[in-house]
Amino acid sequence: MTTTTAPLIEVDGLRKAYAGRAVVDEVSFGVAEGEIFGILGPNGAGKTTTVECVEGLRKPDAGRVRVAGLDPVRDHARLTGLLGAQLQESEVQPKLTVKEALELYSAFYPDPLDWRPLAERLRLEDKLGTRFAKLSGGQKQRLFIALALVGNPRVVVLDELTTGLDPRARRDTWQLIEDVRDSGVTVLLVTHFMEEAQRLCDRIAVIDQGRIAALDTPAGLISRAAGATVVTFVPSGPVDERELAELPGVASVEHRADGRITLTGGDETVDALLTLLARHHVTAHQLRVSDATLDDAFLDLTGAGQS
Ligand SMILES: Nc1ncnc2c1ncn2[C@@H]1O[C@H](COP(=O)(O)OP(=O)(O)OP(=O)(O)O)[C@@H](O)[C@H]1O
Repeated sequence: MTTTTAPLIEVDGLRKAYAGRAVVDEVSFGVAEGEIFGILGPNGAGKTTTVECVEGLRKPDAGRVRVAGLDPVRDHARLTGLLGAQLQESEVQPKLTVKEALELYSAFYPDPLDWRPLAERLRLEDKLGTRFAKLSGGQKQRLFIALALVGNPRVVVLDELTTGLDPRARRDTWQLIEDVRDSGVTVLLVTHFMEEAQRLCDRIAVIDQGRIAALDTPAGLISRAAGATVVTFVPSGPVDERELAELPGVASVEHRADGRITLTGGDETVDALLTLLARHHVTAHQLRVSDATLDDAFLDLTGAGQS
């Protein structure tokens, strides 16, 4: 017998407009249970609006959103018991201490985690008696992550997970999120950090101007970048630029004043280049071959690099 499991988060034809301007337009995606699903996009693309519709904080103008079969607006009270969300600064009382905040938020949930190991994991154990208002930006951010997880949620929505964290805290947080996912939690993650998206996300929706520009695995997105392979070298003798441009898969050829040539192309370009050079008895000095990154794919897909 085959069973098809419905995605834990379903977003279908989501539309949200402010003052008649659609900021989220026909957005559809599904997130499987246990998946880390990323939402990437330039500033103002509609990422936060999308996840706020998933959290039930905003009411869609059109489309259907379900989280574990619940309508986030209509069934908001039931959803709160199974969804953890990263709070905004304004949502925590400035006078609450870290310990009080953790205890308070644990009490909202039917089956919370023990907050002490979580506080240790997020290096907050020395700050338990400190009031929220006195925490540094990074400490506040770590508390928000702890508060999102303390309810032992089935789904966690993280918007700007590691913004403001130093590199060590960022890496620790990534490990924590991977462990959370490994325990079966589904993660919806809004991020601006390509390294974070590449490391954590199973799949990524790239949103641009309210619409999904691409939805794929990180590797799938990278392979769509124009010129997925970049080759640079300094030829030992003259090379005909036209011949380079005609090599299989070549997207661009750049000849710099210092003699260095940069080709962007595909996997097949490198072999063809070496064969061509050998035929002309030219050696490629300082040869470097590198893959395109998620940054390249992001800029291609969103036009965010264009002014
Ligand atoms: N309450 C609101 N009223 C009017 N316009 C809004 C409101 N909230 C958001 N917007 C507008 O909707 C658009 C999408 O905003 P949103 O916060 O969803 O983008 P984002 O992709 O999360 O951006 P960022 O990366 O900058 O956080 C923006 O142009 C924003 O100005």
